[in-house]
Amino acid sequence: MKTGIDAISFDVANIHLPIKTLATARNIEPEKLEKGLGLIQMTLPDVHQDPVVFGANALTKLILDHNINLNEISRIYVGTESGIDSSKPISSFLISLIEQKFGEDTLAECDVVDFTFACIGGVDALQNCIDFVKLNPAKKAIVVTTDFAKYDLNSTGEYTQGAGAVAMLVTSNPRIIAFDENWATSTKGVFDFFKPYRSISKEAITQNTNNDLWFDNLEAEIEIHKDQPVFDGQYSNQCYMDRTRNAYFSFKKLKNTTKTLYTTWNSIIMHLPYSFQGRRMLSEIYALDSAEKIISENIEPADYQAKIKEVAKSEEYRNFVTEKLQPAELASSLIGNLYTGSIFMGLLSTLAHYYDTNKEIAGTQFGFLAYGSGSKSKVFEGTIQPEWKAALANVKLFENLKESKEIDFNTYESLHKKEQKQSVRTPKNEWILDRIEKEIPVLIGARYYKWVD
Ligand SMILES: CC(C)(COP(=O)([O-])OP(=O)([O-])OC[C@H]1O[C@@H](n2cnc3c(N)ncnc32)[C@H](O)[C@@H]1OP(=O)([O-])[O-])[C@@H](O)C(=O)NCCC(=O)NCCSC(=O)C[C@@](C)(O)CC(=O)[O-]
Repeated sequence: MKTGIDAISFDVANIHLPIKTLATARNIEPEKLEKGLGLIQMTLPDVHQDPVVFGANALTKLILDHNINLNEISRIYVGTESGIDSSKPISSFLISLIEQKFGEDTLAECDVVDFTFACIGGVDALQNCIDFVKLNPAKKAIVVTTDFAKYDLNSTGEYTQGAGAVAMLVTSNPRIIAFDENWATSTKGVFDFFKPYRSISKEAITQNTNNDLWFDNLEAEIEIHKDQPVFDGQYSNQCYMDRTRNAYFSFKKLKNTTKTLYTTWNSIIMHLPYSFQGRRMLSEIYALDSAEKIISENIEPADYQAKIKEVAKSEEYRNFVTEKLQPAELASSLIGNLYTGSIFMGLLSTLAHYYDTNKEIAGTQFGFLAYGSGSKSKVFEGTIQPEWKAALANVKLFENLKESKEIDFNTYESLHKKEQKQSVRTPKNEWILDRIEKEIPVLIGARYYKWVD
């Protein structure tokens, strides 16, 4: 029996800053961001949006577009690293909103939980749901990935920001993609990117007007949690490369094959913290694998680097990128990093590209290289199913992205600093953040949401 993704939907911020505008303001060469990293624009939440809003909107679209009977849903598992509460998961917010719209107790017997492991939490949720459906073929599960990839102003992460969610229905005999048995994992505990609690003095709080700090108590030293990560960009790239390479070669071992897998894959879907990350990182695997070298082989560091550089610049590799990776990059260039949702937005971008260009891909294999900081990679593969086009008919990814509203630099900074009071876009047919109940001593308390027609 096959198991995989039967339906998919998304919700992104729908307001964006052109990368050129940011480059000019920050005195960065626009060509570096556009041609070097593949960025065109970045999205960020409007005043009424947060990760609960994105997740609830993607989930509501999934339910409405595919007439999902909620009584059939046994699990809603959320991948996120943007939790808004240390105890109450985003999935708990989602069930209350869905029941608000579709009827009380419609999800009363549904199991819900959040998975957090940086960007790979959504893949963990998916793998778990696939195993569940394999054991219970009559049951269905939903995976929601939702995040706001927010970085400090003036940091090297600033131009990779993005916000939004992807929701997927996981069933037996799925219409879009069925996953194969083998999943390879590579893990190592590192500090490449993380969001620690930080201490701040009581005096500093009274001076602080930035609402994105979360205050736990008002004793002398206060523990706060910040949305923006602590990270080391180049080291995080190295960790990404090490983990995905190890998982890729473990995957080959699991499959007991010496074939270059990327040639058997019609498309390659990688975690994309920015559009060109996949193509910049995959050249190493490409070089090692095409030279039929195995990872344990001792290669002189000097030769090794030279070989990778040579491959990355070759026409053969450029053609390979255009054919296998570029379709996944298209949406990323227009949205930015979605953390847990990035790899699934890459899948959606590829499917939508082939849908819009009327190319039949049923029966072809897609390879997945997932990464989450901290760090972990998973490599797996799946086969596109005959009904993928019918399942995708309502998604209209690129049409929707064209509707995004451009903002200017001042609006961007004021949204980032949470100084903006009015929404940039008037919400319609969607969930919004209605109010945050502020209590003393908990400065930021319960969050309330409502549906706007
Ligand atoms: C990703 C970095 C490190 C990039 O860092 P950076 O310093 O902005 O860029 P760079 O120097 O690494 O690369 C610039 C590229 O532009 C090229 N370039 C230069 N000038 C020009 C020009 N004029 N015309 C054309 N091209 C130009 C230049 O040649 C180079 O391309 P290359 O040759 O190396 O392929 C930075 O953006 C960053 O710190 N980002 C935040 C962390 C991050 O995204 N890390 C990625 C790996 S970790 C990950 O993916 C997990 C994550 C982040 O999603 C979190 C999670 O798991 O939750």
